[in-house]
Amino acid sequence: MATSRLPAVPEEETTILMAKEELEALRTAFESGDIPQAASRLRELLATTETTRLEVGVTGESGAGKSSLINALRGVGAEDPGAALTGVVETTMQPSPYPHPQFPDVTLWDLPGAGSPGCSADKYLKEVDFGRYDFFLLVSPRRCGAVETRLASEILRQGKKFYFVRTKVDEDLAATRNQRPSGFSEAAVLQEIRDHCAERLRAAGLSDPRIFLVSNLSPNRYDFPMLVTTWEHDLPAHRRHAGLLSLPDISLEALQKKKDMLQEQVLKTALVSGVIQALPVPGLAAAYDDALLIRSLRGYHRSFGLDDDSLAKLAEQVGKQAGDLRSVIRSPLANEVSPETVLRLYSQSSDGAMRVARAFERGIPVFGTLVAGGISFGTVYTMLQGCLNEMAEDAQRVRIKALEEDETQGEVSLEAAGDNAVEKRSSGEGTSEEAPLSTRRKLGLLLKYILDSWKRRDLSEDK
Ligand SMILES: Nc1nc2c(ncn2[C@@H]2O[C@H](COP(=O)(O)OP(=O)(O)OP(=O)(O)O)[C@@H](O)[C@H]2O)c(=O)[nH]1
Repeated sequence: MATSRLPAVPEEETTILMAKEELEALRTAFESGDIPQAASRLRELLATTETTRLEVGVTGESGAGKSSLINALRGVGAEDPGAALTGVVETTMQPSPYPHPQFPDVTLWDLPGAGSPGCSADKYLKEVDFGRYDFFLLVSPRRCGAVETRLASEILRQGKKFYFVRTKVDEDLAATRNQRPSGFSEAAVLQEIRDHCAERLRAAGLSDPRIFLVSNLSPNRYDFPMLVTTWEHDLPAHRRHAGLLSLPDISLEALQKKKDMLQEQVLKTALVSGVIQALPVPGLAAAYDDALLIRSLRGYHRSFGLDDDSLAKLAEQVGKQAGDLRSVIRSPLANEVSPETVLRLYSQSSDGAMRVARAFERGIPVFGTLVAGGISFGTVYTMLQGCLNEMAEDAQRVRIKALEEDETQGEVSLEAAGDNAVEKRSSGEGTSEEAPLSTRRKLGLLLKYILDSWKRRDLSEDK
């Protein structure tokens, strides 16, 4: 095994990527020369970020739009497999968990409707085991009434937080426009709703209520994007980590944040690799780091939606072939994350290319081979960092590719297969703001939003 020096981590980088306490704990472990302790501390850190659970209770009256909100937050349509059941009659009878399809440690709990006749508030709170959730989305479709204020008080009593999500604002706007067409102002109606909710929540004891006015049918409009970013911003660091992974990439900012967060993981993984090399335990490096590297890379892959399942789903939603989307992927690792690909990548870039390649032919485990070739913390860091950058760029290309057809063929391509005759074409007749949208149309709008963000960013970078 190659002798390894303790990894030299640039001060500036660690300060940005790791919490101060984490950094201090690591420093102490390194400086004391207690390598096994440092290794165990690092493994702990890695495990924390990988397994942090986030249990989010989505509560409110029956029919409030809880299931629809969960679907929108997960980026799935009501008819997609695994979607929360939605409907005009009561559909949720038991708390139903909806783990994110790629990050099962984040769970959105669809709770039964509160305030049903014959079910007192106390009985409801007990039945749904209200105390077990970390955070709440309190959903209300009309006004903030007695049920909502009761639930808000209970959450506050538990010292927890919630966001008040006022759903179906599309219906309010449509109704007001019909009733008062001449003096109709969307902004004024939304402000009226917001003020009313704030007043009721303050009366319930909440000094600074966080209120989001949304339509679950238009997740790129009203306060929906802000709900996503505010949630991510407010959660404590480890919760934020889990929460962020679960959110759909509805903007460039979200993609960038995901990349930043994974960068933190890159540093930790590289540190663990570096420390493990220093441990005088034969075989440990090969056994542990093979799995660690491959798992990390597969994690990035899934996070950016580059795995086969995600590509197939996106392709289906935009009416394209998965192969078309895959064709814009350039990173060799984005197509296949296997020990062989990792090793091939290394053998192309490292000094000991021949030695590594020969070891590969003899079937020696990847990391053991690399250690034998004298790789350093820096090599692992640079390699993972490079892969991460490439995958983020691939994710961007895939999304642009998915949208391209929309731009060249017009919105018809998205709407032609749409399932809702109420949708309006983009012929100038209305903007389909308030019309119910098909899954394809929603996705089209979402993709357009992403592309616009990228274009804006490119323009500002060109300046
Ligand atoms: N226009 C409009 N309709 C919505 C919105 N959110 C939900 N709906 C519709 O409202 C109905 C009830 O929505 P659900 O999501 O099933 O409501 P829920 O709170 O989960 O209901 P239960 O599970 O029965 O407690 C469905 O027909 C949805 O399509 C919205 O923001 N705007």
